[in-house]
Amino acid sequence: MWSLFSCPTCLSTVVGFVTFICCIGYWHFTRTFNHWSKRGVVHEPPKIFFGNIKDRILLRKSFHEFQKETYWKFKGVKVAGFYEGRRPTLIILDPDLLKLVLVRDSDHFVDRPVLQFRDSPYIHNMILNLKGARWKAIRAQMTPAFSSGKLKAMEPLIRICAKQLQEFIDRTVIGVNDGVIEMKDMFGRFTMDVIASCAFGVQCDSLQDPNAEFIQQMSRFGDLSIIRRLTVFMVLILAPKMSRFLPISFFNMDSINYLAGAVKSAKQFRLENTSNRRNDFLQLMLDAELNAEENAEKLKSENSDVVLMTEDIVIAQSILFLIAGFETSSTLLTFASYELALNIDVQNKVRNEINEVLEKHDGQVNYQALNEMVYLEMVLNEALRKHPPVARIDRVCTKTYTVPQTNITLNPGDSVSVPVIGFHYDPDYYPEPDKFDPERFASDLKHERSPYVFLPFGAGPRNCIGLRFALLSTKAAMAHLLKGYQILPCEKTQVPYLFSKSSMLLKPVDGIWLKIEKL
Ligand code: HEM
Repeated sequence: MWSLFSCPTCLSTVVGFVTFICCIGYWHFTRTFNHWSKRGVVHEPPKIFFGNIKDRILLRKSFHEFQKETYWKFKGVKVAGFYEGRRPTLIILDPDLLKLVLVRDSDHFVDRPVLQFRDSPYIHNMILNLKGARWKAIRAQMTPAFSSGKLKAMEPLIRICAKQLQEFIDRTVIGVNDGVIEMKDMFGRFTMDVIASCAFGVQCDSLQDPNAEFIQQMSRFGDLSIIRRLTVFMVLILAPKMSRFLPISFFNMDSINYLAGAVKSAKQFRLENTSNRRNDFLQLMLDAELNAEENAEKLKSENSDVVLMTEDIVIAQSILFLIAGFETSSTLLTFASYELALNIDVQNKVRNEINEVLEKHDGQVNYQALNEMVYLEMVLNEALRKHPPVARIDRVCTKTYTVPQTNITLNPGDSVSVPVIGFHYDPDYYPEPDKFDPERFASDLKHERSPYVFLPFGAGPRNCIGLRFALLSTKAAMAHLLKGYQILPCEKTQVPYLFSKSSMLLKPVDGIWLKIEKL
């Protein structure tokens, strides 16, 4: 019987071929590994396939813990080099330099590094993922949706949801299970109702009906099978350029399609009922779609870039608002409640402020009253400092840039990253960083620090477009909650809590369980 070992020529050909492939593979996966040493940038030696992110790829550490550790590894230098797989990334650790990259020289860093799979036009068209002139044109058309006037007009819609939150607590929490509830689930329902109502007038009733399809779909949004998750990871690390040929996605496409269907029905309803005009985000987008040609002429005459608003673009932004606002805002509410339960003195102080302000406003939690709740905003900011839903922000260099005060030159395509959570826990900026102390955000203390060491919403022209909407809706929820209830720790409250290692966002493994008592 023939065997490879009985034919020395065949054997040496096979061995030679395998060796050749291994050498090519080794060269491919390590050829970028001298990137930082050549430029004299401080960095850790990378490992083949993993670069410097082995602990993340093997899910040994959560994303947040990993970013914090990365910051501490390089603390003391202004910039450091890092490898994600074989991709070099420059980490920025100096607030003054951050101001230059994110704000002053932001025209050199317009884009985010995004993997574009061959998945859905809705995902490609989200402003989160858009690049260059296209991003700028769409962002400019969306910005008016978040003006003070628009926010003021939305506040009554938020108030309805906040009242439903109170009813939900009375009906399903107080007197049931001794008042114990998982906060993320409850606030997820509130946030979903708020965004769906304010953004496109959809009543998704997730507080009224625990099994409402909307919330079920949203909770499945990030569900990916292990195989799919691994594939995405491998493509990211080994061959990111292949992504555009692969029909896979970071997201659950059933949920995306369901949400697209909901926006289309809302749009259809608006077109058929023109007398029922709502002053919300969807209307603004629809007006831009209907007046696309006219807007294009105007933009051309102003020498601005022209991107026509199409149905796909409108739907993409609507879905993005749900996704971007849902996890982040409900996480903020969850951790603000967690800290208030563990710091009863702070809880009492913020409740006193709420009661004092409401007395001046006939007990009404309205737009003006919320603006006057200064300490409540300090509490939310301190919760965002300790528990930032997004632990890191990223940019891609789009025009050659020499990093000031260094001889490092970044070329188009090079990545830059900011370990947000590292700044938030640096005792040089926040003494006793593990302590929950809203006074850090009192105006005098706040002004003693660089604004670039507090980045829960990012910074510069590519920062979070929903920042003011997020603060308004979370303040409304907190004001309604704290005026009528006390939040307390219970047996199921974990201190400290364990981070989920599989999520990129801040997620406690077993949720955040607290007890709510009526006052
Ligand atoms: C507590 C709540 C929130 C947090 C912590 C948060 C955080 C962030 C962060 C860190 C970024 C990236 C910023 C950067 O790269 O500099 C971002 C981008 C974004 N956020 Fe938020 N966000 C929140 C709520 C919202 C809400 C409620 C909406 C929409 C209604 C929203 C919509 C967006 C969008 C569209 C972007 C992409 C902006 C662009 O690329 O131009 N976010 N957010």
